[in-house]
Amino acid sequence: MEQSLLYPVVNAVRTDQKLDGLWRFSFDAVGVGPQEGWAKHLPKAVDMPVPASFNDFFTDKDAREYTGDFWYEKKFFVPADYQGRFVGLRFDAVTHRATIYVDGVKIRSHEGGFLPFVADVTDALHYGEENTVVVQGNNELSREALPAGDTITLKNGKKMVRPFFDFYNYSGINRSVHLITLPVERITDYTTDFTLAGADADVHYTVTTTGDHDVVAVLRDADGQVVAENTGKQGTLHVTDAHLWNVRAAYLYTLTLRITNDTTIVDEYSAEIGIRTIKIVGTEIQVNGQSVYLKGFGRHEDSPFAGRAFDLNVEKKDFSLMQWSGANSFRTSHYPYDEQVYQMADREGFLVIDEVPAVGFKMAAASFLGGLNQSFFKGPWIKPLHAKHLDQITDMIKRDKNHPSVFAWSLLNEPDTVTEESVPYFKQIFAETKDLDPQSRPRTFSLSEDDTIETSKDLDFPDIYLLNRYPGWYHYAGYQISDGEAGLREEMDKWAASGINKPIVFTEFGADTEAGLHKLPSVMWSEEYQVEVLEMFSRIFDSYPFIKGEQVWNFADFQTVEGNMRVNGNKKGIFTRDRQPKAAAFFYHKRWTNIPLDY
Ligand SMILES: CCCN1C[C@@H](O)[C@H](O)[C@@H](C(=O)O)C1
Repeated sequence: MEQSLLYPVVNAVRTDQKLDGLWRFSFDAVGVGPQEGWAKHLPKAVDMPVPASFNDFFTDKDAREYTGDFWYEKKFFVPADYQGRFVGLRFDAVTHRATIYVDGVKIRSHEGGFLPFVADVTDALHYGEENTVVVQGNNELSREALPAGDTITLKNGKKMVRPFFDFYNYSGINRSVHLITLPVERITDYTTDFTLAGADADVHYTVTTTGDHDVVAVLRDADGQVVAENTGKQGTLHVTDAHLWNVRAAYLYTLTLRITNDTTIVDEYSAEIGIRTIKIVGTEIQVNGQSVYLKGFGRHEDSPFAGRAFDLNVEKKDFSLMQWSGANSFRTSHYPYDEQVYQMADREGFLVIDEVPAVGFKMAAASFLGGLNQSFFKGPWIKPLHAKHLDQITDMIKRDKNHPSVFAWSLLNEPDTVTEESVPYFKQIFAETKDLDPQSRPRTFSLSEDDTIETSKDLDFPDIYLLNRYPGWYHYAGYQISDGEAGLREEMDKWAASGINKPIVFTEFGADTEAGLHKLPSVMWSEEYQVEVLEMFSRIFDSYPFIKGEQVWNFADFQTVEGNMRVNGNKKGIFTRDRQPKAAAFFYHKRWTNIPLDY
């Protein structure tokens, strides 16, 4: 668990210099790096952009599919006047694990390819000189790490991953690297929670610091006017006539936290916050006491050239297309996204289901790739896996807890929930994560087709049911789609008869579609057929009042492993990988722009 995951800011007492750009890069297939001194300097290397996945820059398959250790190196100058401050290297994400060295000195390691970590380099740097940072990365998969999979060794000695998940194992320094300096006595975390009272609101806050000086909290409105302030490391800021943050009607205040020593500012941290409440009331998802219906997408951080890297240009385009489609939400399938995504969602008033990469916790997925057929939760890998799973949930909530856009935490995607062995695992993880979120937002996980109201042993745990269903594609497809609709209606009738009093959100449904393929009458893979499948789901969503959301799979075509069920990736996108609309995009533009928020 990280001490501080505050997003870097620049002000009178904090600095943030991005080290993005070209780094030196080398594979280490035989693992000689450590003993050959690569921690100090890479003997031979190629230029590699950061942030970026390294995979798609290569033209030879050994390099693109490379599995094992890889090394990055960057020289950076450290001004003399940084001495006496906390100096850190913040990696927004290195996939899947990393060890950090400065001038040959090992600083720390980190496990988890989709969450940030800070290497404290304060005592390792040479101030007033050029320094060298080296990153030893590794992208192997295993059943005791997130996301789950296997790493095999081919007869030619080369390693290869076998993911238990359907997205390409893009690897590298996928997000920005920051050289940050902070005051020694500093703010390391803060929490916010809200209560509404008529037109007014109370902002309950706590602040964690490294010292004993008190904290002043100041809240400003969007015009920069102070609306409330309070002294104390915890307290309440009362806002008269509060302007609430609402779905697709965002309003952001700025919370400024300041440590003062008489007249001097010791540390200061400001962030945008949205005053809103999230509650599950029966089968309703309520924002500020109003029921909302989710319209949107399962997504991936995925684009040509840089793979899984965060690209602000792609993100801006994606939000523009989501707004055009009439969407109001998305799930960060199947891993926490770059912090800037949540900042954009805060500003655009989107609701986000924030998901950890607990994907592939189902041997069926492995068998889909030729794995074993046993209960995933019975394996010897469960104990080490649980520790990493809890660590990554903890850091995801610590990092994202103050975003108004985040309304639910997805703790797993499609785990095995039909075996008795799954129950103790779920019981433990839900108990351990119960109090991590000061706002007590809903915790959930997605249920696959195998995990129904009749077969799942773990239905007591989630606060919302997320259903992934594929009639019309993986079964009852083509001309048989009418049986698929009948079958799903039967399942929904059983949910209705069960008396289960929680909302259902469909977080996956769809059909692979080759853009530009047209057929009358339709056939599978044609744009016309994708629309027919989505029309079928829409009829069902419109038939059951406890269905409170539809997030189609997927926003855009995305890269996966190669296989006889993938045509250069997954083609269930409503948009192509280069973000051009298929017929389904116009279907949703029409459907969602005519569905009211409280549908
Ligand atoms: C196996 C069903 C789960 N779902 C997971 C998602 O990551 C995949 O991309 C999607 C699909 O097969 O399109 C299926």
